[in-house]
This record gives sequence, structure tokens and C-alpha cells, in this order.
Amino acid sequence: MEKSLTYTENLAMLAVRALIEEAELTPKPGLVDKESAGSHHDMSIELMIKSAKSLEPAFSEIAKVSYGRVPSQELREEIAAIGRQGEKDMFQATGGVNTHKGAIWALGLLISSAAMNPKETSLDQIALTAGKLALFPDRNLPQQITNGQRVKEKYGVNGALEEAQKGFPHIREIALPVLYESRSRGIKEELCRLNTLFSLIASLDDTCILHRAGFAALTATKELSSEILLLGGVCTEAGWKVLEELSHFLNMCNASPGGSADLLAATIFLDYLYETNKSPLWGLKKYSLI
Ligand SMILES: CC(C)(COP(=O)(O)OP(=O)(O)OC[C@H]1O[C@@H](n2cnc3c(N)ncnc32)[C@H](O[C@H]2O[C@H](COP(=O)(O)OP(=O)(O)OP(=O)(O)O)[C@@H](O)[C@H]2O)[C@@H]1O)[C@@H](O)C(=O)NCCC(=O)NCCS
Ligand SMILES: Nc1ncnc2[nH]cnc12
Repeated sequence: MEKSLTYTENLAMLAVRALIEEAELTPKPGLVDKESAGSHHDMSIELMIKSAKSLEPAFSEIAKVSYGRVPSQELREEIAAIGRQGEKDMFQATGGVNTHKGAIWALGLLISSAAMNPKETSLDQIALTAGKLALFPDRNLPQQITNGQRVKEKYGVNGALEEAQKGFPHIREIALPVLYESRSRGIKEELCRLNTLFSLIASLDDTCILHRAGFAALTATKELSSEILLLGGVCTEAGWKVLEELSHFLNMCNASPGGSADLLAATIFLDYLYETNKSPLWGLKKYSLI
């Protein structure tokens, strides 16, 4: 059934849609897609979609409480509480599998930012304002050590927290430009999104890869992804061959670029905002979640 959505409901719907479209994009080395579970023995495409749908209430709540506000300590902690509830909803939906923790973080902050100022049309500004919110400390953060914290300390790299606090530079400076450049070549949308994914993998210090397979595996993954882009992207035969090589490599070392997948979903979300901001963002038809 179609119904008209409010502005904040629309933000949540677009975020869920971006997550589903990221999951369905095929083929994605090491990641879950329509053909394979990559290096994730406990996941499937059905599980990713179920997980994405379970996040709509939390995303909607984040948008609602952020509407018309500015970044503040108070808002940061309200969003964190809702984000943690979103993580619980995800674990409930997936039977305890961590499908989208990083995505809840990135999309939660971006949704909050977009809701703060519905008239904002600059994607850069939306990402930078999300970064300002992420800079406020979360004083209620549980005192447990995460995989990300462990490898950040071990290898001296940045992770999901710093990416957000800097205003998502990988999305602003790499992913969105590659998406729009690929589109300008007139290639199919899936290929544009795959090029975008490889541009992220080529540059991001993905703590998922580090935690599962270590620094040498991260370096090799980045190098193969750069090679795909240098060969002209996935629409060239040579680029496609390296994509297959990367799939084989990641499966062999049981590693997965989950952080890059999250940032691809966040890029798709911002791209939808850009498209819809050209016309009013409310009153869209609800995306079918069936
Ligand atoms: C600040 C938080 C993001 C916590 O960050 P931290 O690094 O401390 O914690 P992690 O638990 O490691 O989660 C970070 C997830 O972010 C993704 N990611 C990794 N690297 C980057 C990067 N460089 N930039 C951006 N994003 C990155 C990644 O998420 C994906 O991977 C998850 C699956 O990982 P996997 O290793 O397969 O599974 P695990 O179960 O963890 O291990 P295995 O034993 O199976 O191997 C999947 O979820 C993807 O989404 C990282 O995992 C933040 O979460 C936080 O503080 N939240 C509190 C609530 C809050 O404030 N919310 C506000 C906004 S809603
Ligand atoms: N497609 C995917 N496969 C595995 N982990 C992910 N995290 C976010 N998207 C993912």
C-alpha cells in the first residue's frame, strides 16, 4: 500500500532503501550479495535485507528527534541511545549476527544531520554537520573494547569513529566524485556503484579487514582495488579480472570490506537526498519494503 510520508519518515525510508541496494549490488568481493555470502558464513542476502528493514524505526526516531535542531551534546546522547536500540533491533532480527553496526553509525549521523536542516542542499554540508555531532563525546558509551578499538591501537589507523568526526571525507572526497564521474561515462548504474565501492576499498583503513586478516591483507586489498580503478574500472575486461582476483583473495583470507560497504550505503543515501532535494523531500511514494 502506498502512502504519503513525512519528511523524517522519508529520510528513514531512503536509508533502508540504500542499505538494501548496497546488499543487492553484485558482485562484491568478500561481502554478501545476491550470488554469495562472501567471507560471511553466518549471513545471507535475506538476512541483510531483514536487518536493513529492522532499522527503519530507529532511523525514523533519529530523524524525528533531530528535526530543526543543531549539533549539541544533548542531541549526540539522544541519538546514541536510539542508535544502540537500533543495534539491539538488528541483533534481534538477525539472531545475533552483526550485519550493520557500522551502517547504523554512519547513516544514523547523516540522517540526524539531514533532519536538522531540511533546506540544506549541499551534501558536503550534511556530511560535515554529521561530523560536528560525532565530535561530542558519548558519555554513556559502554566500557567494552570493540574489534575496531583493538586494531586501531595495534596498527595506528583511524576507524569508523574518526571517519565520522572528520565529516566523512571518504564519502565527500572519493565516493561521491567517483559515482558522478562514472555516471558521466554513461555506464550502467550497478557498474557506477561498483566503481564507487572499489574507490572506497582502495583508500579506507577498514577495521573489519584488519581485525579478521591483519595489515598485509588490508594493503593487498587496497592495491587490488586501486588496480581495478587504474584499469578503467569494472566496465573493462581487465578491471573485471582483477575484481575476480580480489574476490578469491578475500575469500581465501576470510576477510570482508564491511566498513566500505557501510560507506557505500551512506553514499547512496546522500545521492538520494540530492535527487529528492531538487524537489520537496516529503510526499514521495513509500518504497516497497516487501
Ligand atoms: C563509533 C562506533 C562506530 C564504534 O566503532 P568501533 O570502531 O569502536 O567499533 P566496531 O564494533 O569495530 O564497529 C565499527 C564498524 O564500522 C565499520 N567500519 C570499519 N572500518 C571503518 C572505517 N574505516 N570507516 C567507517 N566504517 C568502518 C564496520 O562495520 C561493518 O562491519 C561489521 C561486521 O564486521 P565483522 O568484523 O564481520 O563482524 P564482527 O561481529 O564485528 O566480527 P567477527 O567476529 O564476525 O569477525 C558490520 O556491522 C558492518 O556494518 C565496523 O564493524 C559506533 O558503533 C558507536 O559508538 N555506536 C554507539 C551508538 C551511537 O553513538 N550511535 C550514534 C549514531 S546512530
Ligand atoms: N553486503 C555486506 N556484506 C557483509 N557485511 C556488510 N556490512 C554492510 N554491508 C555488508
